Amino acid sequence: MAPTRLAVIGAGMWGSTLGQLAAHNGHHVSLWSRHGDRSLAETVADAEILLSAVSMKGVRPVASQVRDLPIRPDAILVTATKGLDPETTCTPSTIWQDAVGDRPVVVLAGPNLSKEIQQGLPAATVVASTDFGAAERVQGIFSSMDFRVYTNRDPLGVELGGTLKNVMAIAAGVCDGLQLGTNAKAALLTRGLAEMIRIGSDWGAQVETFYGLSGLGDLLATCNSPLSRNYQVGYQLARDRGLPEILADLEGTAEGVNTTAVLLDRARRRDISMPISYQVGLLLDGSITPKAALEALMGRESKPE
Ligand SMILES: NC(=O)C1=CN([C@@H]2O[C@H](COP(=O)(O)OP(=O)(O)OC[C@H]3O[C@@H](n4cnc5c(N)ncnc54)[C@H](OP(=O)(O)O)[C@@H]3O)[C@@H](O)[C@H]2O)C=CC1
Ligand SMILES: O=C(CO)COP(=O)(O)O
Repeated sequence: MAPTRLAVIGAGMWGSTLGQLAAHNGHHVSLWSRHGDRSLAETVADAEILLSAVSMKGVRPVASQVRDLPIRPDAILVTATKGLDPETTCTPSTIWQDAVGDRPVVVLAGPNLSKEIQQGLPAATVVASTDFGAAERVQGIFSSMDFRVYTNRDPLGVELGGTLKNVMAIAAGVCDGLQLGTNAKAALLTRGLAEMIRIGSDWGAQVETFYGLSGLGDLLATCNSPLSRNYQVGYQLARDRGLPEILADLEGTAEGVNTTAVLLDRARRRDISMPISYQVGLLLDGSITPKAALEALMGRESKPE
């Protein structure tokens, strides 16, 4: 494959890791951070691929800057952020599509704990777009013997899988922090996936996407790894640490903290039952203890599976 020019927007843990994967495959990678020397305009000017890995709070401000910059008419925008916009509850790809007009937008998501990928451990991911040619181009850029990339035609489903599992990862951390055992964890993840599918299908995503790498795959990785920041938030809440203290010590962003409130807002307006996410919301705003959240979930009215 001919070398491609990539602009990676956001030099945090995930942006740097994705930049390294592409550079390792011989592509020309230019990394932009708001603290760096190179301007965003210079970084994106001749890029064939613009890859955004800024955390959710940066997506709207950065996308609105990119909208006003000259970029190639054939550029492809790749979004790797896992979050929801607090203003509109929309996913990052919606904001990016607005900013780049009719250029293709590709969503990249999967079970991808960056520290494992940095160590050269094998991993797989998904690139999804309604423009399948664009997804295949991005697949070619990132694929290697250590990083297996699948294409998918359901960008919303792929994006929601990666985003909603962060809420479940907080719950999974609580489950492990309280030492509730393997049965409880399996029940939590299974019912958590049902919750993700309930709201995801209402949103317009395809149910089967949630059983793939970006849904179930990322749920398993994030809910079982102390490397996950979202899992760490839940685990430490169960160990009686306060949220501000946990977040102050956390390495990087735990998107699930903000996603939970946005998700619950949408679920309320759409009248969708999200019992696990609801308890995570109460825990995060400090109005319930981890043990009380467990009791509330176990004490719900009996119902068919
Ligand atoms: N780390 C991982 O394993 C994975 C992370 N992700 C997702 O990728 C996204 C980024 O995660 P990660 O790299 O770990 O997080 P980090 O906290 O390490 O990095 C966040 C990045 O966002 C940038 N940023 C935040 N706010 C703004 C803003 N207002 N304007 C410009 N840039 C901003 C930061 O810039 P600055 O450095 O200038 O502050 C930084 O580059 C998240 O949505 C996460 O869920 C997805 C898969 C794996
Ligand atoms: O999304 C991730 C792995 O796929 C990273 O998880 P955390 O953001 O919880 O660290």
